[in-house]
Amino acid sequence: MSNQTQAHPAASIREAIDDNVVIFDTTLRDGEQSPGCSMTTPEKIRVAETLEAMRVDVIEAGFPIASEGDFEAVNEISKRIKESVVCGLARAAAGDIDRAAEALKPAARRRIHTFIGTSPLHREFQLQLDKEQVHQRIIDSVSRARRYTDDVEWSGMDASRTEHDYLFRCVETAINCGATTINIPDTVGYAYPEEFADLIRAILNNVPNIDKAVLSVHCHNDLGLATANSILAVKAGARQIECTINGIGERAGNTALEEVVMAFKTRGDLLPFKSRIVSQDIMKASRLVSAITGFKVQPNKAIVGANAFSHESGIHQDGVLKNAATYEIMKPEDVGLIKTSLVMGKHSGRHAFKKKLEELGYVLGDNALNEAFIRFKALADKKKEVFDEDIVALVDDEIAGESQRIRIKDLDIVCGTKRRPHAEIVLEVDGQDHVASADGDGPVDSAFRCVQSIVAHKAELEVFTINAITEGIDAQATVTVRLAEGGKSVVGQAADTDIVVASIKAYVAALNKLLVKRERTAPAALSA
Ligand SMILES: CC(=O)SCCNC(=O)CCNC(=O)[C@H](O)C(C)(C)COP(=O)(O)OP(=O)(O)OC[C@H]1O[C@@H](n2cnc3c(N)ncnc32)[C@H](O)[C@@H]1OP(=O)(O)O
Ligand SMILES: CC(C)C(=O)C(=O)O
Repeated sequence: MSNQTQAHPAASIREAIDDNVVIFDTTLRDGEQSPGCSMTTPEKIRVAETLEAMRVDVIEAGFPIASEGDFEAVNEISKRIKESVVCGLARAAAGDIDRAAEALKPAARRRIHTFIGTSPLHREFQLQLDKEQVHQRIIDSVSRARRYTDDVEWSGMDASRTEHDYLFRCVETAINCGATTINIPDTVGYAYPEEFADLIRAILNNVPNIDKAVLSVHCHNDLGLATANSILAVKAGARQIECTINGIGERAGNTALEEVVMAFKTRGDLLPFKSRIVSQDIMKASRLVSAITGFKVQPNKAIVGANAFSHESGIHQDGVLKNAATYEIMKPEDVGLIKTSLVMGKHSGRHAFKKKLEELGYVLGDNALNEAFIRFKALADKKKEVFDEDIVALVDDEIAGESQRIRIKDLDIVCGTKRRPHAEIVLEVDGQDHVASADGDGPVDSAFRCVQSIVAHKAELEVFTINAITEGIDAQATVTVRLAEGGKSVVGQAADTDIVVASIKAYVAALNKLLVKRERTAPAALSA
């Protein structure tokens, strides 16, 4: 067994620690334990590189004994990560520790994290070992891990439900055997913030050699208290938080990295603690982890949810436009968002509507604004969310007025599983009827081809979306079509219970607006 010693990061962290909190990210280990969250090695490498760039202190890259894939991931991450400590998990078992050491060998800074259940439930039912036997396993495992690295973390699994005297003894032993980080997990998310803080204080007051280690916490979110427990633990003297991006992890998940980092940043008045995390990278990391795991972030999730910096209510939007601090405690830029998003809906007011129009390039006079606002409210009553396209269409309608040079007179579409979709259309263009027929890849495509053969144009179809205004199989569908030609774009919208009919109507509506725009810039005859 080789004895790989290295400059000990925990020691330097401890010296410089004061009010600095070590951020230990376990997205790739505990996070991956969320059912359905498994990641491949290349995906784990991408996450690890993102964590390193955001200056995570310790990256728990996996549990090398668990599988060949986990071993490979820890090993590959160890080869690539230079700035963060790379950590591998191991049970209190020689094979686990040796495997973790092997996987971590290439790491510039490596940590072995070994753990064992200390609570009566875990001792008696899972491990079927008594107190003395568990204690002996701590001696064996921490001593073995120290043969490979100076940076050893020991965790008492289910520490929050362990008899205090026994936990103090286990912690003291782990430190005597060379553990430099002592982690106190609330494995089942049972702890209550004040109680958990008391436990941390009790450890600091009752373990004689505790000054030789960094005290860490690892909280689960079963009662939604993981962040609160972690923060109160830090107030009580812990200086490492174990956490994950988006709070993913076993069952209800772990403490969310973004929550503790932003809590320290936002409430420095009460929480004078710092992390090294580049908070501007938070959204990037959140989106990456969500995309890789397929775990969507709930819209109202603190810090990284889609609504965390969005405002829909008129009064809030008005306040934010006048001074963002009225309804925002953090700056969106601080978590890597470009700006606050104004979500337009039925609760929005005139100020926000005007601002949105300006963002979309429209400056309307008071009357036009009022009229557009009334129509916007009517639409918002029918739709859950009014998108930018809806607003563009609404204002363009106003601009295009009654101009309808193209009208649909008849539409006949045949489609099914046995034949290629076919459409026949009669369009009235400037008072004259034109007939066209065409096959297409689908009913909408065949009808669009008919229209284009009558109204020749080179406009590009930039957007084609279908939304349901009402629910059920008789739902009214709104189709939005955006066409772009020579730097100008127009949006046509139409609603119908038949999606194909709504699509053709929207397409023709967009073409009518395009003709108005063409005439305004260079009056020309319609090529039909
Ligand atoms: C709280 C936590 O998050 S702990 C980490 C949980 N993560 C995981 O379990 C994911 C990876 N796990 C695995 O791939 C597998 O469970 C392995 C490879 C670790 C073990 O697989 P197996 O050998 O098939 O055992 P299995 O998972 O069925 O049972 C766990 C065994 O480990 C023992 N064990 C559990 N924790 C520890 C520990 N910290 N130290 C020593 N032994 C332990 C159990 O008592 C049980 O032993 P037994 O077989 O003698 O009854
Ligand atoms: C291995 C330990 C730290 C753990 O994940 C837990 O107890 O939840």
